[in-house]
Amino acid sequence: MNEPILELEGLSKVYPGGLKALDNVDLTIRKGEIFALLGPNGAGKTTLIGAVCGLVRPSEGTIRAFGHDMASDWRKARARIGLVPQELSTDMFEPVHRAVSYSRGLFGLAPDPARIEAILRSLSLWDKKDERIMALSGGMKRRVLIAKALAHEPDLLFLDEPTAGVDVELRKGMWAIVDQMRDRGVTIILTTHYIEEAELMADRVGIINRGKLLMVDEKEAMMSRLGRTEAHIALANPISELPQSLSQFPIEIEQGGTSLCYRGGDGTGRGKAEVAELTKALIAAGIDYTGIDVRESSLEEIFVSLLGEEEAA
Ligand SMILES: Nc1ncnc2c1ncn2[C@@H]1O[C@H](COP(=O)(O)OP(=O)(O)OP(=O)(O)O)[C@@H](O)[C@H]1O
Repeated sequence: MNEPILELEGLSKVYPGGLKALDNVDLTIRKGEIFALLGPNGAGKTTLIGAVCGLVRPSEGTIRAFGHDMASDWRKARARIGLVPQELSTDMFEPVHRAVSYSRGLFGLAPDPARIEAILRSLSLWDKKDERIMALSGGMKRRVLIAKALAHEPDLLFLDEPTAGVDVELRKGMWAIVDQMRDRGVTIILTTHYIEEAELMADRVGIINRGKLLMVDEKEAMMSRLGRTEAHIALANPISELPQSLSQFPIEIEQGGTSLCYRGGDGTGRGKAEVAELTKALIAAGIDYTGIDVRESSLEEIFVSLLGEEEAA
């Protein structure tokens, strides 16, 4: 297993006014992984990023990045962390090229025109290098933010909702950029509202709500642990009751006996395998079928049900 490059322990943040935006968060991120932090609006995602990037002062807990304690020794670690914030707040009057080059200097790195050119080209911004940022489209502004974050060659990159409000084309472009960075060995933490994005990109997923990290797991493990399988089996001939030999399966007759519905696999990840066993048992019981439609719950459904459970608790 790769070495940890970011370790949060007991991290809490109470904003003036009393709002607890982070509540005792423990999290370890390892080199090279892509971690998605999923949570609804106001869950604490941006606060967590801000704390690691030195923009938000934690109320309690410790942050170690690349072995440096962020409270006492943040400069060394900060130089290796890139942040793509949700919105562009400065530099609006600057030309693209200068803003991106300046970002490098901010972290004390020597100018490297070839690298800046490569970054701008990879983000299709080279043609726009002399334009003022304010004159660019929303999608291009977002790419400028990425270019700025990449300019100082970070080993750990935060992407705070990289694709919120961007069109499908640009979203795909963004995923391609994340892939390229993954190939270069950059560790990435992204926050997102788009669960499909986490499902597509991340190795591990953390679910955060009201400042609490409710669950962290490998994406696959989370889906099989919390997911469920639903299968609809269209029968060749209607039936009115189930034979005893099928009693161990979580199935029900539906649509006037013309179809069977299987709902199971909760917490076992064995849903699909059980559906396969069911089909054999159907044949053995002399029940013929004409089609099977199997679906597994998405991360989205898992997320909604987890947050629902928390509300009810
Ligand atoms: N500077 C601040 N002062 C007071 N409260 C704040 C401050 N910044 C954030 N908050 C509050 O802290 C909570 C967490 O906010 P945060 O921005 O971290 O959430 P988020 O998960 O990033 O949300 P979003 O997805 O909407 O960006 C929210 O209730 C927010 O209103």
